[in-house]
Amino acid sequence: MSRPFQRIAIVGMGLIGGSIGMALYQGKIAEEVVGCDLNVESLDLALSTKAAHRVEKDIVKAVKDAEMVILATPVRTYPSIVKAMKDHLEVGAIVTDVGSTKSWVVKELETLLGDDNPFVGGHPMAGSEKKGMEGADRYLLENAVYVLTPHDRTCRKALEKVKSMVQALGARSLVLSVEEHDKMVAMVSHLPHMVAVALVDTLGEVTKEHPSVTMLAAGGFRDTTRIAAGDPQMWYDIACTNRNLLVEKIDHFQSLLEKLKREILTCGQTIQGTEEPLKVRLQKARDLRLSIPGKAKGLLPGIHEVIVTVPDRPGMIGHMARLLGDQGINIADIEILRVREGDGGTIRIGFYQAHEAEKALQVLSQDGIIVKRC
Ligand SMILES: NC(=O)C1=CN([C@@H]2O[C@H](COP(=O)(O)OP(=O)(O)OC[C@H]3O[C@@H](n4cnc5c(N)ncnc54)[C@H](O)[C@@H]3O)[C@@H](O)[C@H]2O)C=CC1
Ligand SMILES: O=C(O)C(=O)Cc1ccc(O)cc1
Repeated sequence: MSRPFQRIAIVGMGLIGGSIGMALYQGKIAEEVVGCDLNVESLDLALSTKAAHRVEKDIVKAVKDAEMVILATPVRTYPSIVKAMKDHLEVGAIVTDVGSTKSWVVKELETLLGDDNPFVGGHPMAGSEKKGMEGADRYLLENAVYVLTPHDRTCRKALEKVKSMVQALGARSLVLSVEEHDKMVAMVSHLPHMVAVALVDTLGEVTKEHPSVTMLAAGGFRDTTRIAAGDPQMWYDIACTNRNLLVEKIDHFQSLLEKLKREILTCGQTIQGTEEPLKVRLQKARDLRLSIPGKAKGLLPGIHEVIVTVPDRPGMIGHMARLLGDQGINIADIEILRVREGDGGTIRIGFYQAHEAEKALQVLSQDGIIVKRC
């Protein structure tokens, strides 16, 4: 059967480019995926993990006869890449990207690409702090929100083609203006990253006085700072290309932190008949945080979960999967939370439907497995 795409070239076979390549190749979406990267080891890994049918270090060879080129390098590298490839693109070949910022990218690339090659800005809202082809995962973008940022002059045919690629990846496209996109990601992605960086920085300074403080850094510190381990070049490029909106959000955050500081300073000083401001704020934050869907990627509805305590017996996970499969219950997601060698561990199993989670609870507990809804 013929595949929806003939040849797609991906420039930057890293975490995101590699993951897209795997999904396009292994999901039989493109006849040929051509991977391009400056790093030869990434190209070798792309071949051996079926993220690309063919690899090229030379961008001109990589984009030859491609119907679509996906840019997946740090955003500030895009202009030089586009300059190097633009005279070698097929007329009508679509250029798209996965970059984390959009106003700067769309403006720069549309100026560089002529009318022969439509550009559609994109940004998959999934990823991790990992870097490179080593972290790539065929299912990384599955169910993720994938933002596309066309405008009035964007070629409709090109937009539809990119939408169909996003759908084939198992992601959900969401059309936003570049401004809406950059404002929202400044809040939900770029500000949290910089706050995580500042927290880690603070820890670094305190370490000078208390060298063993990192030993006390438990779940809370780890959860709130995981993203600070992200690639510095990528985040430098993001900060530079979304500077004003990010600074706006940092100001907003600072003013709330100031308020919080004042409320902490006056805590315990109750005014009769009113609830203490600090208590109100802590409660409001808890309620809002709990209302954000658990493991769902991006803006999708929440996944319904159960937590299972698994004894350390060979084949236990396979056994549970079989029990659920026999009842027609579809596992959406599975995650090992803790493992204790020789004792057991806990795993989280996610389902798309609440009734599937309820049924799983029943089926597993009837088999003597310790399981609870969460
Ligand atoms: N890391 C994440 O979670 C997410 C990243 N993004 C965006 O995706 C893009 C790629 O990020 P990652 O995949 O995380 O980075 P990465 O560091 O894993 O991969 C980037 C790859 O591009 C290659 N590269 C750099 N300059 C190049 C050039 N001039 N020509 C050819 N190859 C070049 C690097 O060797 C590397 O293999 C960035 O624009 C980022 O903003 C978007 C969503 C999530
Ligand atoms: O690691 C995480 O949780 C992320 O949120 C990763 C990420 C990084 C950059 C993006 O533009 C989008 C997603």
